[in-house]
Amino acid sequence: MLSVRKISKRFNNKQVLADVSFDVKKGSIFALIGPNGAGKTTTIRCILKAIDADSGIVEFMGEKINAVTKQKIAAVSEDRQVFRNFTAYDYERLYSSVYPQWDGEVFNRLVAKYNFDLSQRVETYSIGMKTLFLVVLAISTNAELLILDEPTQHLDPTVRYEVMRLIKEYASSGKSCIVSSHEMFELEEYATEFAIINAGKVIYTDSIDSAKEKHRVFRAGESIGTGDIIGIVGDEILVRVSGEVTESGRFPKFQEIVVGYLTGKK
Ligand SMILES: Nc1ncnc2c1ncn2[C@@H]1O[C@H](COP(=O)(O)OP(=O)(O)OP(=O)(O)O)[C@@H](O)[C@H]1O
Repeated sequence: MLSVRKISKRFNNKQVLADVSFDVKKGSIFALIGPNGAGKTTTIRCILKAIDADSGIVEFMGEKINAVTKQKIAAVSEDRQVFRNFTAYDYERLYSSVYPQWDGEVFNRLVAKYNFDLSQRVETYSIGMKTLFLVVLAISTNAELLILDEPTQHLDPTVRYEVMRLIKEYASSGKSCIVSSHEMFELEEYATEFAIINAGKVIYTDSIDSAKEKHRVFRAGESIGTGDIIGIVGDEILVRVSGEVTESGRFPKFQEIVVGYLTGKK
């Protein structure tokens, strides 16, 4: 569905992305995970062509991103910027005219469910309601791909839960979603695939299930057999097993895989 191949970007001579590559499959919820400043937002901006990568290729449904393919992608930016003075109703009119696949029924159902006041200016919504509204707008576009940059940041648990539920529901209908986030516990709940980005590089990408199969956590002093030491997780070590699957060690949790890669060799 989306193929990102060797995207690189420099800002003021600083290499911010270096050969970033990953694939997002149809129906998957793909998590872009990494610490502050890792390059997640820059990657998203390159995919959306909000900025031009210095090199590399992004293909969406077999084509380069252009005005037509962009109508099949909906995004919510990290800063949740909205037009000043635009009411929720103005947004509905804007999105329904820009996105040919706009689904008014879904929009109306979700507006009723969350009790949005369509006559209110969206900038005056609370951060939680604003985020939920922007996610509802994105979902109502019926786009093939949703890109959500830190969608649950600053949200209380109830709104977080609703945003996660909407994302899961969306992907279950065969659409795809890219979510950038630091929230590893949350991601384990709903993401299916992921890429860990650190200092502008993808250091590991896989499906969550396959990553768990390929790794084990060992206590200090335990024999790790054949395998590569990836990094330290608390008092234990994350190992990528190779050859025959070892009987020792335990299966890692998703967050242990992420922490292991982020603390390990770069
Ligand atoms: N327009 C710009 N000009 C100069 N540097 C930039 C610009 N945009 C991003 N950067 C730098 O690129 C690096 C990656 O930033 P980016 O916002 O992509 O990271 P991130 O992983 O999304 O971080 P966070 O989790 O904090 O949002 C940072 O060092 C940032 O300062």
